[in-house]
Amino acid sequence: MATLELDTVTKVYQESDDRIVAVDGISLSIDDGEFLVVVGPSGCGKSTMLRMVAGLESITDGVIRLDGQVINNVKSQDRDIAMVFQSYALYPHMTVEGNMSFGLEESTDMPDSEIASRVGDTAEMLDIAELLNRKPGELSGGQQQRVALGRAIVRDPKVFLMDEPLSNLDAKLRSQMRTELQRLQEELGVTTVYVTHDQTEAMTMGDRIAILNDGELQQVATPLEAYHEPANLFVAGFIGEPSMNFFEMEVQGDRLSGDLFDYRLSEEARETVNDVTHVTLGIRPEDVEIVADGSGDHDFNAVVDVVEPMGNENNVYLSFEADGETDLVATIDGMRSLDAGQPVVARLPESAIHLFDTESGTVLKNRSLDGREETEPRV
Ligand SMILES: Nc1ncnc2c1ncn2[C@@H]1O[C@H](COP(=O)(O)OP(=O)(O)OP(=O)(O)O)[C@@H](O)[C@H]1O
Repeated sequence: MATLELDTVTKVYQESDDRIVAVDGISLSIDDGEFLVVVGPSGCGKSTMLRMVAGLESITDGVIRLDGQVINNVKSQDRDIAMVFQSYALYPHMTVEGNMSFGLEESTDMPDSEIASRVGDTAEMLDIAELLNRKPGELSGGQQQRVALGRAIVRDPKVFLMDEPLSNLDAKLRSQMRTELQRLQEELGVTTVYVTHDQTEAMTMGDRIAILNDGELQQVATPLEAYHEPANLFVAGFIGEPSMNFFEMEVQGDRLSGDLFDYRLSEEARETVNDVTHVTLGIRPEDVEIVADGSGDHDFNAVVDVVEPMGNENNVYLSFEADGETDLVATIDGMRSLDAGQPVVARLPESAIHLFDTESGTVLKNRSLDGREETEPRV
């Protein structure tokens, strides 16, 4: 049983005259047994946050609690937290067995027989039992990764912290290990915080995801919520591939006026905008409809620039001004054929658009869900 709580946790690095706020007042609760993925662009503070939880980095401000107990000043080795790094950090001169048992031998008075049995069971679980006498240099990257995981698992910790543990593996192995890690985590039921910069990994692995930017927490939500109901412009643009289309518009009564098109709002949508003067209209590529003709309030003439076949689907790059500069990306059924240069009508249904306050980035209106919870996010 372990819950982990971060309460307005801040980390400031002072580099001579430079004050770097790496983590800026993050508050977050991770439930017992939960798999939380922390995601965000490079340098947003993910590793620093994890290292503070692990006790490898001091906390400038705020409180971290494990099962309700403040652990700010508890030494790393006494926190009952195991960390798995991207670099694996295995001891090259020790065998796999030595690497897996070392931590237990050093920090507990567990009898050797118990250690050996734990290592044996964990090795079985990870399918590395035949490798116990090898040294890390004699293992593939994937096998080394399993040993690093094994070393964390044998400790039977309250919490696993994982910092981009799969990023050194090739794409195929990475996707295989993702599934395996999820299965293991579920089986073991250990509270896990997993850091990655890869939004696909976040969307496919986490019970919930915490999205960070510039040291600040942007949103904590299930992957589907983050995709369909982003809290702000940053989350909307970060999650999803191809990413959401954005248009900056000026509010003029019930009309949004933009460089490329004007968009008329219903009374209901207009109310969400309230007294904001500049909004950003967002629409996911799969929500853009391409129709042969149409002249409704939300239909716009466009020309196909490029069609990118993706298998089941095609990404269609469209230009409103026929100047070859892509203004809008649409994802359509892969069986449907469209040609470069073809004039079409792009329909942006009001139920599917998101509106954000351009200045603050905060969401004003998300797409209506009407069954969208069931659809697979494109990531
Ligand atoms: N020891 C340090 N001294 C000074 N600044 C640091 C130190 N460690 C990290 N930083 C800065 O703090 C910020 C957050 O870094 P951090 O490594 O936590 O980001 P990250 O999200 O994990 O990035 P990445 O995905 O690239 O690993 C960055 O601006 C980084 O330059």
